[in-house]
Amino acid sequence: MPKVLISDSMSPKAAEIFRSRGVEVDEITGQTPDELKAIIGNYDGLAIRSSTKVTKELLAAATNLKVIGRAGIGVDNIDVPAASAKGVIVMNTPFGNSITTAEHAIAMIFALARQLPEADASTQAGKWEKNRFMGVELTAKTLGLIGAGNIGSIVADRARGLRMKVVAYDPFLTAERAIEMGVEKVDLDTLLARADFITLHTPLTDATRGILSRDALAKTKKGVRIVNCARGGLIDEVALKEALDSGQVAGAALDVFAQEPAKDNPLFGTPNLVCTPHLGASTDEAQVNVAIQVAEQLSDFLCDGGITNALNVPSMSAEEAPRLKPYMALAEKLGSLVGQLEGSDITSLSVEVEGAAAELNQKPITAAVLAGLMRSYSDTVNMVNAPYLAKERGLDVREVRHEREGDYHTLVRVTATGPERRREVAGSLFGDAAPRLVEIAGTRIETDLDGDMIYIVNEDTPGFIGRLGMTLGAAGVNIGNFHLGRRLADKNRGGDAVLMLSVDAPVDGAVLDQVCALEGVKKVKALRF
Ligand SMILES: NC(=O)C1=CN([C@@H]2O[C@H](COP(=O)(O)OP(=O)(O)OC[C@H]3O[C@@H](n4cnc5c(N)ncnc54)[C@H](O)[C@@H]3O)[C@@H](O)[C@H]2O)C=CC1
Ligand SMILES: O=C(O)C(=O)COP(=O)(O)O
Repeated sequence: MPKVLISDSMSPKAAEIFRSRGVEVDEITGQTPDELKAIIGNYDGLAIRSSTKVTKELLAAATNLKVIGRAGIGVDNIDVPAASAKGVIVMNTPFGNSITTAEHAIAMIFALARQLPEADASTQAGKWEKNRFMGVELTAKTLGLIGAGNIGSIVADRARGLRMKVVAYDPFLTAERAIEMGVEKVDLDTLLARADFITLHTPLTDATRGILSRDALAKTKKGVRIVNCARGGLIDEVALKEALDSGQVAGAALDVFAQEPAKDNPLFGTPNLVCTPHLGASTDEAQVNVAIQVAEQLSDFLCDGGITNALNVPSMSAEEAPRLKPYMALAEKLGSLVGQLEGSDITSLSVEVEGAAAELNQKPITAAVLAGLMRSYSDTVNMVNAPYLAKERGLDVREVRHEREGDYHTLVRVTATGPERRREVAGSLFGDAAPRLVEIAGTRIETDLDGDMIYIVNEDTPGFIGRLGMTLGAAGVNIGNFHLGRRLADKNRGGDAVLMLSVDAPVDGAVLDQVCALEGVKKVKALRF
């Protein structure tokens, strides 16, 4: 039974779903990094929010971990490259809390416009300072949206409902999408110069870190109000404090901070500052949404192999997974065969799918070929880290899809090219389920790739099979299955033949040398699947 750890506070719905899907679940929150490191090795899955930091060190201790599910959107608390390198899938729930977070941003805009927190504190202190709290109207003001993705576009929609004009800076926003959203696409400097309110909705990346830098703040319209419900690192906090003190920025509302939990932030105590403790996603509705989604996604993967909303591996729905599963087994065996025959001496790889296979999502098939290929020289590779490791090694990977059927109703062909040689193998599924090799070294052959095998290329001359049988028999090697084919180019007469033998146990090097010494043998290789 797969085992999942929930290490951040999460709606009880998550644990309910895990249990109903047959996944064992522990909920242990508030642990130190060392405490978490001590137990993480027991789990196949980890469900988190933003508090748990999934570092390289934690991943090193996560010896059984296969999947991390982020019940929320931002994954900047997860070392995704390290997870990928380790073959751990990272998933998030990209839509479950977006409305809630957008509403928090709108609430922050109102809080700034009418100084609600300060007015509340003053009123409850019995001061009745009616003249102190003069606000600004939102109607006809310009809202500058930095980041126009899921949350940004909801904020834009709500702001337009409030009759604000919305200008957006997002390098990935197309002109068509901007029109659809009813926003004006502008560059960052134009946004800074024109916005009465600025709201941030980008992920924290190297490109967005410090996007509201000292320089950027200096370019804003005097009296601008700034809202950040995205990530703390997007604003230079020291520069923001100075801008608030000087009046360049009339108010700032922050839900997120460079250092969290934020207990001692340089901004605290500054007038016209509204702060919330990373509450953007904290509504009953959003927390139920993300808990259900993360538990279903992790269960789908751990129980059925379905992959949804993964950031480091191609997605594969729980419905697709059963159809893809035998193809992935075939792909992995073909990759393994090529890897065992050619070693790491491969510079480019092409994965072709033909017939029924061409109707499927090809990415997982390619990832499985890569995993099989690299497993012949790395123990820790799987279909998550294989594409990543292939890229790191500079392996050029090509995917080709042929919709027409060839001789087989479904076919996966793998061609690996190295500096000296080209290796092509193809496989099909018998009965849509059983992986079979159907072509190797230009030779039609039909065999399972299973257990211990010997691959032999020899000159096709009379008496060879007898001599081979004698040699193996004398060495006590029992042949389970024997598959023989002749090169397609030499179909009718002598030339090269290919033999694939299944044997009951691994064959030692001395026996392989004897086979190699037989007359006419050109290549011998022990294989294991
Ligand atoms: N305060 C909270 O509790 C919550 C915070 N968030 C934060 O909000 C962020 C945004 O979430 P979504 O809208 O769902 O993400 P999204 O991926 O749908 O949208 C992000 C947008 O940022 C844009 N972008 C990327 N690089 C940019 C750059 N250099 N300059 C300008 N725009 C850039 C992208 O093109 C994309 O349109 C998340 O990454 C997360 O950090 C999300 C949920 C809750
Ligand atoms: O979804 C996100 O990106 C958030 O920032 C929400 O964080 P949380 O799950 O509330 O700790």
